Amino acid sequence: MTSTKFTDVETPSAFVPAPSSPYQDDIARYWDQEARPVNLRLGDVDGLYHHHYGVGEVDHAALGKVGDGDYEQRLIAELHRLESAQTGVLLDHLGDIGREDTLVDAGCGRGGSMVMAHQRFGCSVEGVTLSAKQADFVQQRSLDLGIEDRVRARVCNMLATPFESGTAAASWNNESSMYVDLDDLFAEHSRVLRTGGRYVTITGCWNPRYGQPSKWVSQINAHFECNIHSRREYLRAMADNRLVPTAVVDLTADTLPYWELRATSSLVTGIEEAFINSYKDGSFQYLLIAADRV
Ligand SMILES: C[S@@+](CC[C@H](N)C(=O)[O-])C[C@H]1O[C@@H](n2cnc3c(N)ncnc32)[C@H](O)[C@@H]1O
Ligand SMILES: CC(C)=CCC/C(C)=C/COP(=O)(O)OP(=O)(O)O
Ligand SMILES: [Mg+2]
Repeated sequence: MTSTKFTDVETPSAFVPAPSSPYQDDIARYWDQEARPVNLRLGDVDGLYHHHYGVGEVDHAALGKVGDGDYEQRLIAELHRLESAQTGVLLDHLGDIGREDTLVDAGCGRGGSMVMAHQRFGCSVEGVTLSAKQADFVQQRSLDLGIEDRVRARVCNMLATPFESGTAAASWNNESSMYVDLDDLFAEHSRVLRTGGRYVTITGCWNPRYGQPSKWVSQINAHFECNIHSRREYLRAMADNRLVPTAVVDLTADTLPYWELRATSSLVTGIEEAFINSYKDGSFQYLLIAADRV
């Protein structure tokens, strides 16, 4: 498939930034400056740009052997396939979505999940991100695909969105809930979702069975300037905000092949060891939680 390469695109912001805290200013700056090859080169494979990790078994037949011609390109394609498969799992949990529905992506990044949701359901998708660079990127990508009236992103705090109450059929956080207070976050999803609507998150969370955040979890927090919550905090904050879990899926074993493959690539960022060790020692879990707005 041919697609525009967005690695170097610069377009003016289409949206007015929302008021923010000093922490949110830092996070906006972080994502405005982010240009890691592990994200851009994977996105360049088919034009779906993700800022999340992968799930599923490695396809060793497609990958071939180290040293075979084009091995590095096939490795990139395989990591990207696993990241898109992760979005596929999230979309599987959104329930019945129709063309007339509107979905909300809270912390939408460069919009890969939004485009996939639109392609699967034909619905509209509204994304919010703190980063003007990311919102522009989504806008440009939507224009390129001719879906700019259906897939849109704006610079906005996910804790205070402009969406009308009770209007969204579904909403999600794909690896973006570790930047906010969970009570505030779920109060906002609960406001925006219609009764009977579905909320889904895929997230890394620390495991209360381990006791406290491990050194690996602390390392991940420092690396991304985020604040990983515990599994217990997620379930408690959902219960307090009219979000009743329909599924809690432990994806930890499913994400390890992605990390072990990524650790062998030339695109490593240095955080691979922390993810692999914390998933293996049980201190950290990769979870999907789906909930009904009641
Ligand atoms: C790790 S990226 C995930 C991007 C996307 N969900 C994906 O799967 O590709 C985290 C995203 O959360 C966004 N974010 C963090 N805090 C936010 C907030 N308070 N309001 C809106 N977006 C926020 C960042 O701007 C960034 O786009
Ligand atoms: C599961 C957890 C704790 C996620 C933290 C949030 C985060 C930064 C996700 C991946 O972003 P990315 O795709 O930009 O990261 P990388 O550059 O490492 O691929
Ligand atoms: Mg990435």
